[in-house]
Amino acid sequence: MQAASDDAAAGEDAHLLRIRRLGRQLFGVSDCVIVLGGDVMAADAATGAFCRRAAPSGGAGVIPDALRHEALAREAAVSGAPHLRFFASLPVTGPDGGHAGSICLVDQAPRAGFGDDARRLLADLAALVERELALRSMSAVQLDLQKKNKNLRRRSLVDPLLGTWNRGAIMRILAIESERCAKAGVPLSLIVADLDYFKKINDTYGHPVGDTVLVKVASRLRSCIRAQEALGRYGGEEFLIVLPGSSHATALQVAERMRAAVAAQPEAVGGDLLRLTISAGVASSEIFPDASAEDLISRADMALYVAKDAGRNRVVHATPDLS
Ligand SMILES: Nc1nc2c(ncn2[C@@H]2O[C@H](COP(=O)(O)OP(=O)(O)OP(=O)(O)O)[C@@H](O)[C@H]2O)c(=O)[nH]1
Repeated sequence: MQAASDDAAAGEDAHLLRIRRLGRQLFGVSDCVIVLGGDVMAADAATGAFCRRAAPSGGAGVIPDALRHEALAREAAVSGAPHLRFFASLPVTGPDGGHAGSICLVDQAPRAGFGDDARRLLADLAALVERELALRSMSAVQLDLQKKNKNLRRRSLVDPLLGTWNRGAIMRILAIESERCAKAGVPLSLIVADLDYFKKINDTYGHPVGDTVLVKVASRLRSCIRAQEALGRYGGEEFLIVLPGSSHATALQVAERMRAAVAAQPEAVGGDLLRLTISAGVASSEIFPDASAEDLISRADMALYVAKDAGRNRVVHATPDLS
């Protein structure tokens, strides 16, 4: 149980605090207490404990004088400070229709009764608390939905095997970065990289081992780029790397770094040590200032085929005379 004083109400909900203040003023009582599950919002701990015990879970409860009540007269808040005498409460219903708690009025002076008008007024206050609970649960539902949406969105953008951007996402990134770089007057370069002789690996070791190889290659490629650059799976064993703001020369260096990173050490796969290599094609808006993003991919693709033709494990950059 948690009881909070008004002074230490920093953690208390501002809306509920306002309802309590309203209750005190409307009824001229020493405190208006809100009990919600394990939380008690009261001026002091003794008052909070008293309200928790005195409030019935269903229907209204009115105790004109707690000192004359057999059980409640022994309560600490009655026999000692703050010497409560009067008590009235109404249940609060939660957004799910179940009992959520209660709103209580306490005072140090006994009262003869609690008429219909007073009950209606207290019911209005209880309705305000219920509305607050409904709003809270709505925002909890919204937060939950947002989280699920985010997860769904992530899943729709990321390749489930490699954890890189999938084809749709990397193409969107390319379109956005291409526009941004054109506006900023900086170059955009890209690399298309493809694993060499991958079919042979699949045929020799099986598809699951092929998958493992792809994961390892993706991780080596990722280690070569910076945060503002993007790595996506463009096809089966083909990757597209988008380098916003990078010059043609820088893109060539990155591609060469990637090639070297994959070829550097053989990978232990299926009981064998496999030498993996990639071939890569590089294209830059610096060389093709009027090319669209798709044109740049075609240029890089062309360069990639030249690299494959020339024996693989190499980087070729696209130039206007390359065909
Ligand atoms: N294990 C695995 N294999 C894949 C995946 N996607 C594509 N492949 C395989 O990748 C292989 C690509 O074969 P090819 O296009 O001939 O390319 P390659 O054997 O690497 O030859 P080069 O690119 O010319 O060096 C095919 O056997 C595809 O089935 C995947 O997600 N997992």
